[in-house]
Amino acid sequence: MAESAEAPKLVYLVTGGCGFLGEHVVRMLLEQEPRLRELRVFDLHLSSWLEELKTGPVQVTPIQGDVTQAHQVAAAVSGAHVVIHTAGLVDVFGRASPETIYKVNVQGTQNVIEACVQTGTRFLVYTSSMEVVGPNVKGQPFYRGNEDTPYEALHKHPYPQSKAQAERLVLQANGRKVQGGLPLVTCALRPTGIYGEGHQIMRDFYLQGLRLGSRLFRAIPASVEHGRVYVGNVAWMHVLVARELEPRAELMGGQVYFCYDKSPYKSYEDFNMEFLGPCGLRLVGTRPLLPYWLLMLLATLNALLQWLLRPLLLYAPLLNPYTLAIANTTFTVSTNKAQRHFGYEPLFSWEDSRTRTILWVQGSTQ
Ligand SMILES: NC(=O)c1ccc[n+]([C@@H]2O[C@H](COP(=O)([O-])OP(=O)(O)OC[C@H]3O[C@@H](n4cnc5c(N)ncnc54)[C@H](O)[C@@H]3O)[C@@H](O)[C@H]2O)c1
Ligand SMILES: C[C@@H](CO)CCC[C@@H](C)[C@H]1CC[C@H]2[C@@H]3[C@H](O)C=C4C[C@@H](O)CC[C@]4(C)[C@H]3CC[C@]12C
Repeated sequence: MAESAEAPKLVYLVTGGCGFLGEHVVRMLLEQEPRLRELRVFDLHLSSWLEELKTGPVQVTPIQGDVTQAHQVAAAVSGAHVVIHTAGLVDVFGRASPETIYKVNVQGTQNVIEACVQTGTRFLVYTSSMEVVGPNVKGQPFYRGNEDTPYEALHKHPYPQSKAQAERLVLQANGRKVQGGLPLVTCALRPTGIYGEGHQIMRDFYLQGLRLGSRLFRAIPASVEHGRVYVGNVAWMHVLVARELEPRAELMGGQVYFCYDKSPYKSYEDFNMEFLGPCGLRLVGTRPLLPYWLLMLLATLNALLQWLLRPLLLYAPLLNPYTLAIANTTFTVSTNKAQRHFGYEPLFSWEDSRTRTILWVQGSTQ
């Protein structure tokens, strides 16, 4: 990947490139990576917006495929210089079985690693998650911690378990010899809760607020901090890591980086109100309207209903014991590791991130 003034020659592959984060990574690469010749976008479901990207100077190649199918992954990876693996099953609501979550997140990641090794691709960037660390099952707070902060990463839920296992696989693969004899260089990015254009849960809260007479009711104490990061900055971190992995392989190989920016530290609900407020909603209550034990009872009832109804229909509300526990446990990061290791500075200020998100929420329901 040596720097050159010649014609662009790099081939990148983005798995999950049609997802919420994946779309931003794809667009950011096209804007910010001048050395790109071809961009392969691999996803289970290809989006129609890919068509509009085909007219630009970079060859955009949509590949409909499944990361659980090793041969499909190997075919997509073959000849790529860099793989950005964002594909994953993001499910904390009980929509998919634990087996399916494991298959996509863990087996899918193993397939990506093996494909790199077999085909000689040397640089792999993995989208991990804050959830590989916490909140843990003990509900211990992680207050403005960094990549080296001691914390017991104990999980029972299949999503964080699968992300943690996949991250381990990626980091252990650093240094493995790929086809041709050179070492694989890997690293993992751990976003906190991502927000921005395309964030469906934000949209769901907006629609719920509209249905409730332009109100939402506070359920989480304002003092519980929940880490959030703007999708454009997460995408920018992926682009920078992909670019710097070769020249800084010694330093960055096998490393993890939290994704961060200047988004303020707030509770999950107060943070959402930064966008939903200007869209006309208000958050009722300075304290949770229902006590925690009652919310936990409702969340447990939801889980029970989900189980009972499963043979008939999929009942997967936002509130369940796991999501309540995450929202109720402080988890925020404060670090500059990405800045020290590869010169990351957020591309979007908090004001920009906020404005872009508000405009998206306003436009998303019309
Ligand atoms: N959304 C967040 O707040 C957040 C926070 C931290 C980490 N992450 C991680 O970021 C990544 C992207 O998350 P997202 O929020 O954009 O989710 P998303 O569901 O919007 O995107 C995931 C994409 O992966 C694709 N995909 C799923 N299964 C696949 C398979 N078997 N084969 C190929 N493609 C498949 C989906 O079609 C989708 O386009 C995930 O790995 C997730 O764990 C997300
Ligand atoms: C109790 C409700 C009252 O309003 C609020 C429930 C909110 C939850 C649905 C969300 C609270 C925290 C979110 C998660 C967090 O931001 C980090 C995540 C990591 C990422 O890898 C996947 C998404 C998520 C698990 C995210 C999902 C939604 C929440 C649980």
